[in-house]
Amino acid sequence: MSSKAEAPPILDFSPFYGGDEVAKAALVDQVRRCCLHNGFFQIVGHRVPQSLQQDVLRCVQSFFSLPQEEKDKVHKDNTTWNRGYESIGSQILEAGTNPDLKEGFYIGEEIDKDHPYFVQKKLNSGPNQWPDNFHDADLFRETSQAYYTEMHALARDVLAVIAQTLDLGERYFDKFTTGAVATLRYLHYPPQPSDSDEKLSRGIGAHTDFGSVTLLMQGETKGLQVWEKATEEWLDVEPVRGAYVVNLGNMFMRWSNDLYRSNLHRVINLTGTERYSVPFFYSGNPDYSIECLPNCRAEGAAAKYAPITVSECIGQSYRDSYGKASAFKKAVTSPPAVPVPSMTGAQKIAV
Ligand SMILES: O=C(O)CCC(=O)C(=O)O
Ligand SMILES: [Fe+2]
Repeated sequence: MSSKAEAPPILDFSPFYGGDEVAKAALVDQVRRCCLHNGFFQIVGHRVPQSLQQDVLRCVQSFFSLPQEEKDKVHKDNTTWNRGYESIGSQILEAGTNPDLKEGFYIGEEIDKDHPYFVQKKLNSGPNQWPDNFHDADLFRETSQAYYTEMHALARDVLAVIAQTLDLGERYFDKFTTGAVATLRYLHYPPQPSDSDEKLSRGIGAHTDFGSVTLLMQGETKGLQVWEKATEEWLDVEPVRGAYVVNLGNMFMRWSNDLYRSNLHRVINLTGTERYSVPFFYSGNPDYSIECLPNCRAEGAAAKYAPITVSECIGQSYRDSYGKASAFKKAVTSPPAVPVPSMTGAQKIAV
């Protein structure tokens, strides 16, 4: 038997929706093992229609093919709540590398400016920006919104299984998921030049995600890698049509008192073709207090971390990662005065 580490296993999620208790328990066991190992697994057999997934991927491609000036009209810098387009090089996720070679588009709950979350400046909450000068504009908005709603449902189902891995009831996370904030992100990674510096060029630098769970749909082009600590190697996560790569974020790791893992991953696109992917970051109710979950510490032991709200926990991580890229840009565009920042501490910063 080969000792080579394996990429995150592909689990059949359908028992969650069925009545076979043995199959359900087996799914819970598999998920528990993955959460303890590196917090990564893949699922098929969920309820998101493949036709909707394919429609989304088509929308993503047509959006990124728009002329730069059209994308810039919906730039996320027009908002302070992280909605809209982000240009290539806006983020640095790995210490000491160049800004990430990806462009993105952020979508969230469709809320107006009189919504309490916007008025109270809750985590990434406010109206979306939609491109309008675009023959597919209506289709883009409607498909994105339908998919966003589906992803909320899937995230709740995944959390229901994760609750059971900790011997908690299926509905344990209901308060956390009520009024939850989440972000859908469309990503485009142009092919990296084959002579690009291996040490400096990343589609997305090695990072861990910020929130509770991430549900990632990959297009057809490979490039995602997950760090395997035990063997110190990067494992390729080949795209599987229809599947989601699920991973826990830093907030969940903290919530579980570090019992469950939020693991490093990155993207390097050396395929020579465009890569598209669609992560969905599930943050949770912004006011919910993250305090050590039951069954995550030895009896009598103190929790490692103080309580923190979802909003505080995730908001800070966003500010850090975007702040680093703008510091980098200032440094490289005004060479004599400012040295290139060392980025110390960026390694574990996430999305
Ligand atoms: O594009 C991918 O496959 C991964 C994206 C990712 O890790 C992120 O956006 O946090
Ligand atoms: Fe990520």
